[in-house]
Amino acid sequence: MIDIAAAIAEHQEAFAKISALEPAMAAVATEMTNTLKNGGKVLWMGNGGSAADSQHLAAELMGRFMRERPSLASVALTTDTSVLTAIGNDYGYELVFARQIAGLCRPGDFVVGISTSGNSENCILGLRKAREIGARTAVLVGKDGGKMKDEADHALIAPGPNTARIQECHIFIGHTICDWVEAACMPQG
Ligand SMILES: O=C(CO)[C@@H](O)[C@H](O)[C@H](O)[C@H](O)COP(=O)(O)O
Ligand SMILES: [Zn+2]
Repeated sequence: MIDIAAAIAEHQEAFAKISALEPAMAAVATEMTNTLKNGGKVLWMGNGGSAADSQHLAAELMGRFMRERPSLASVALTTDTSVLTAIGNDYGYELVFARQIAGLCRPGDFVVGISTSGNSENCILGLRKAREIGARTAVLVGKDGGKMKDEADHALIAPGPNTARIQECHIFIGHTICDWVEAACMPQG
């Protein structure tokens, strides 16, 4: 039997420590807002649960989070099975994001890599390609931040060693950043 009370306590402990990330969250939200106001776009990438987070957060911007407003340009690089399988099959799985970034990313865009370990090779190569192009970058990572913490302009490291708790922190951080960006991008009435 798993201990549900222990899982709840662990979740609360992780969230209690998120306050330390507040300045970094504000910095990412500010840069993302500037990207969108300047006609750029926000790209997201990750594997497994982090692929789901990428799609979820891109949808908050492209669609609507809490406010009625024009669409904000954002794409998850995790959704097109033809693109993912073609690149994976022909070039290797480690290039599934870098190759899409090479085709879609422009200077001034903003690229977010999400990974609990911070060590997913496809995200690392995606971040390198983004920076080569002149995009700004952030990572949502966990544990010790892994290699990805050193591959981006901003590193948001969710506290604790547990993958599930890290993912719960990531979606909270992502939602809060989207809330900020949406508010900042509201047309002035
Ligand atoms: O959602 C989960 C575990 O909660 C899994 O699908 C998990 O995301 C996958 O194992 C990923 O491949 C892990 O990659 P990463 O977070 O270390 O980059
Ligand atoms: Zn999961």
